[in-house]
Amino acid sequence: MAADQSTELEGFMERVKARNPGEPEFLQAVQEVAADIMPFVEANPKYRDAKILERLTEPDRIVSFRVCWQDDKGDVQVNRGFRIQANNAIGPYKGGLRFHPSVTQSVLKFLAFEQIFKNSLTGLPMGGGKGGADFDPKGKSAAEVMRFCQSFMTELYRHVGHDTDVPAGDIGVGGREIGYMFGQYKRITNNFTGVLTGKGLEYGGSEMRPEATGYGAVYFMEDMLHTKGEQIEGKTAVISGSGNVATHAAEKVNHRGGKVLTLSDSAGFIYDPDGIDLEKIEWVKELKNVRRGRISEYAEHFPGAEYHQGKRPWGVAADLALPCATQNEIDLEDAKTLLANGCKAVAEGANMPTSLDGVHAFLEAGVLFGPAKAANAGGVAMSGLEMSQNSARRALSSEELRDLLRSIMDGIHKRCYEAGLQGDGFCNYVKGANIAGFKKVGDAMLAFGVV
Ligand SMILES: NC(=O)C1=CN([C@@H]2O[C@H](COP(=O)(O)OP(=O)(O)OC[C@H]3O[C@@H](n4cnc5c(N)ncnc54)[C@H](OP(=O)(O)O)[C@@H]3O)[C@@H](O)[C@H]2O)C=CC1
Ligand SMILES: O=C(O)CCC(=O)C(=O)O
Repeated sequence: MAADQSTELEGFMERVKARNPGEPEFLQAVQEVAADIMPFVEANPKYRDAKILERLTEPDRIVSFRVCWQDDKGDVQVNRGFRIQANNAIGPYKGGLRFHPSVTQSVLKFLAFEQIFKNSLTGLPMGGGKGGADFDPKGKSAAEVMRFCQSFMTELYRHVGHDTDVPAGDIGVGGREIGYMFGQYKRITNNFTGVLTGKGLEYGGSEMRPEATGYGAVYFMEDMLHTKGEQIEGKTAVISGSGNVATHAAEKVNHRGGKVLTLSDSAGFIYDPDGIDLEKIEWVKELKNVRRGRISEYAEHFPGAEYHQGKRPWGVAADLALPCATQNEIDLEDAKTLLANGCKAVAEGANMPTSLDGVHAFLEAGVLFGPAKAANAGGVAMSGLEMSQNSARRALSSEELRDLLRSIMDGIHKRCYEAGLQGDGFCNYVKGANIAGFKKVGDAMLAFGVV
């Protein structure tokens, strides 16, 4: 970046910092996007003059609300709920709900900001939003989770709608929680519409939605490898997380003939040198979705596997890395370790799992690096297809949806590749995703004038 562009970026970030104090995750996400977009905006003054980037860093609306509920002992509990409606230039706000004790306004603002560009990249008409609460579903009974979800929706329902804002799942929000929230929405409004995605198949959900994010991340990884004449078959992979995204990414790596060595949760990781095959993945899904247990139990159940308490899996040598747990789970040291151990490609299943300096280390090393807003867009793309199926009152088959997911991921890869390819032949997918995602939203905003 030229010196005057770097000063421009610093000035821009100073203004964003001053307006968003104490929001490190949001600032990190903006910094990553702005570094790529500022030179593009300077070269295309119509975006600069209309202050498109500045406008994108200011959400359309932030809704924050109290969520009261009673636990099984009858004690009153109070949580804080949010919905960040970041931008609806190209379609209704769209993005998940996260229930986790680490949820803050900053975390949800970063996720909603990223969602604008991700949703644009899918090619589907969806704006960006995100929401959630600092509620911890871990250790809660199903009845407590239901009461929380009902209370949460009792406020959220007035801010969402199938043409306004369509939430879905994220960390701590899966099929069970979506069911409780959809039931409450329907009860309050007496409307049966596609107001949420990730629903059960019996009441308007889409085949392939549970699989879509993890499968999509592996498709993106595969597309990146193909540009180098390589494939997943015969390669080893380290994966973090053991939830929706991680287990389906692990499944697809197996389908492609790769060997998955690790999975993790917030307490530690397991390393299975024999490989985590499809049967073992089914066991993990049952552990996490039904028994709601800890990944440490894997090492007790499968001989030969090791459990590493309090550690992340990035020290295990592998060809491929798929971070699928949470933000900032790969720092600079982890990135250096992965590189030193010969990692060839990284596809981010989680949102912003790599710190800024970690991203720079991967790019400088010239490895294939698929950023979250491109690599994990399969989930929201399938949600977009769930919205269309709901509007049309029809259901597509899993085969049709699998083909659509594959072609959407190929389209995302192509857009990022074309915008990110450098003169030296290296593709900077981070830059490619930022520019391709920005352009469509920016052009729509220009069409609306100053609003
Ligand atoms: N679900 C989807 O369709 C999409 C999800 N994503 C992103 O993928 C990531 C995972 O989401 P998803 O699989 O749906 O969520 P789940 O709740 O199904 O699983 C989350 C996994 O990450 C682990 N985890 C959560 N917080 C931490 C932490 N602070 N440190 C280490 N591990 C942690 C959890 O462990 P534990 O059980 O101990 O909490 C669990 O194994 C998130 O970044 C999410 O935003 C992105 C696009 C779509
Ligand atoms: O399917 C959706 O709307 C949610 C997807 C999401 O939250 C994400 O892409 O991070």
